[in-house]
Amino acid sequence: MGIAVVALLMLALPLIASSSVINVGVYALIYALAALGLSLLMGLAGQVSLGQAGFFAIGAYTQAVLVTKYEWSGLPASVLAVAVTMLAALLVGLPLLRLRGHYLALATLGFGVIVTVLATESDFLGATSGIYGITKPEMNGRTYNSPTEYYLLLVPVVLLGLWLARNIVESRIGRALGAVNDSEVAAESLGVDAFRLRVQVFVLSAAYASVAGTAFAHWLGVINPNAANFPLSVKFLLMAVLGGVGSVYGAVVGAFAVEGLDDGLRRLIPELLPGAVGEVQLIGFGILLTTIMIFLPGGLHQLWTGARRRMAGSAPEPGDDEEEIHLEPVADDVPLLAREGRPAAGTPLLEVRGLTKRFGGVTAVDDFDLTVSAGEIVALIGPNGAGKTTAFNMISGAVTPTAGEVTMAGTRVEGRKPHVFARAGATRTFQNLQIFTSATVLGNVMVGRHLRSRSGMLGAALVLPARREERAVEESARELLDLLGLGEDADRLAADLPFGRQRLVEIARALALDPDLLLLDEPMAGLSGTERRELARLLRRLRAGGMAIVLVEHDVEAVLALADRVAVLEDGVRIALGTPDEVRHDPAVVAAYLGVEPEDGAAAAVAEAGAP
Ligand SMILES: Nc1ncnc2c1ncn2[C@@H]1O[C@H](COP(=O)(O)OP(=O)(O)OP(=O)(O)O)[C@@H](O)[C@H]1O
Repeated sequence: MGIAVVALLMLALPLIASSSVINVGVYALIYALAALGLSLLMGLAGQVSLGQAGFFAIGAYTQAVLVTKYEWSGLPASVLAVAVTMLAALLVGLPLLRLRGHYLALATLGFGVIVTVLATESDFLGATSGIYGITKPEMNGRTYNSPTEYYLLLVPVVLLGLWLARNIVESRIGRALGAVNDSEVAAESLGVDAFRLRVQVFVLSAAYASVAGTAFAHWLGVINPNAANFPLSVKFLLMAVLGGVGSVYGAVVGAFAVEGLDDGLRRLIPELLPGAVGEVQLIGFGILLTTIMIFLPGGLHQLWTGARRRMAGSAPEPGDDEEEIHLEPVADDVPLLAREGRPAAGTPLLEVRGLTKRFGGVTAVDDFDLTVSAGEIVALIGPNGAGKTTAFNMISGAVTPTAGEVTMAGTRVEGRKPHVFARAGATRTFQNLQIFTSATVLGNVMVGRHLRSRSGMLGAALVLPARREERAVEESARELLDLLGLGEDADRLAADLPFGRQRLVEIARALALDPDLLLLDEPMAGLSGTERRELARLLRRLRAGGMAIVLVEHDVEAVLALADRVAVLEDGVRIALGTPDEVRHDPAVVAAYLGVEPEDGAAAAVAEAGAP
């Protein structure tokens, strides 16, 4: 629908505009492709590049060389040009994408400078004069000479680019990247390999820039080092930001707006400031970019979505926030999420040996051992600062241990990324909630199905098998939400939910992975008494289904009633491990709890529970 409207608008321009305006339209279409790539990179992968013109130039130069020096025809040359640029992006992206934020922006700026210098210094590439004589494309005996013809040739290319980009944004890959932007550690814990996806988007973004570069070379007939320079990268950035980062249509609108403005400024500046040169225009762009970032950070897309929301009236009817969540009244021992292939109860799944973490002088976890088997609930308790969360972080791959080993279902996972832990069949929730705030409740849970679905970047772009898979993913996510009493909230923004419900969304999201081992960091915090009891029942049912669960919890009473075994940490050291009964009567444990503030609820619970 959106693409059809854009197509109509684009095709209307040649009917109503003069040749000089259509000429501006040609540049807008060419640059729209590069801006679209950048918008994907910024919106999906959350990375800013100041070197997009570098890839634009690699595409343009490769095309120019193939066409003028080797007499290739336009189409095969552009296929090779795009392939060369993607390879260059891969080689550049692998080291650069280990950097983040400002550092990455600076590194890509450096990349653009390197391309400019290489082009300037290379005699093969015509040094400062560049490569001349790139002819206009010819197809079926027709030469695309006039602005209108070239414009009409570019329209389907840009529409195709838009369609592919939109498919990716709405796909499993787009969803995973959105999740990485919201919380990388949570997305990784659900099996999303953030680095790999970032590299893929970086390469894709460069591919868009190189298509733009090839079209530019043919239109201008000459390509020189200016094609890689910084002002052009800024222009692409401005187009993406003005349109609204991450909005595929926004990049095209932004390209038309900036090119129109550019043309206007070019005419206006000499009249206002006689003798002024291009730098004044760059200053104008700089001021515009800053103004947009301050007053309209979401770009034109923000205006559009705001207007649409106002037209549509109120948001979807939310569930009653005050109402407690009630789960299906099913007995504790009715298995939940049991499936074939789950390790038999009692099979050791998680083996932790000698796990140690030192933060400077503080030993947060000291020589910690634990074995967890399928079909059991193990609780990890201890006073504040005992090292429970640090142990979780090391086990799940979020923090690299100073020493020790973690093996999950036969795979060594310590010091590797959380997605490795997830691939081994285990995931976790977080003490400090890591909800994907830009996604709906349903969207959050669908990310949990990442490893249970397959479509990659190409499949997503071409929509081929992806649609059916997406429907299945949505269905299973909705089933899980119903199971946790969150069905009514499915289409609400997860960030709008009250705290306790967000906790349940995290649990639903983790369960969507269908893990063999689930680590829950304070799952009861923020829940009402009834909700706690119902969650405990849910965990028992998961255990009956064969899942292993490790939970950190301050509600000691609830833990002692729920867990099969309890490990107690104090100052990073495991001071006890045994059944709730054994731990309850362990003098070291009682002392550890009574050693803290007397009003501490946990201490009182153990003391009370341990009292003869
Ligand atoms: N990134 C860090 N840098 C320095 N010290 C840290 C870091 N993370 C944790 N610590 C320290 O390690 C110790 C254990 O902290 P941790 O958060 O693992 O305890 P906890 O048992 O989960 O506590 P709580 O129950 O309060 O969440 C504390 O002394 C804490 O200050």
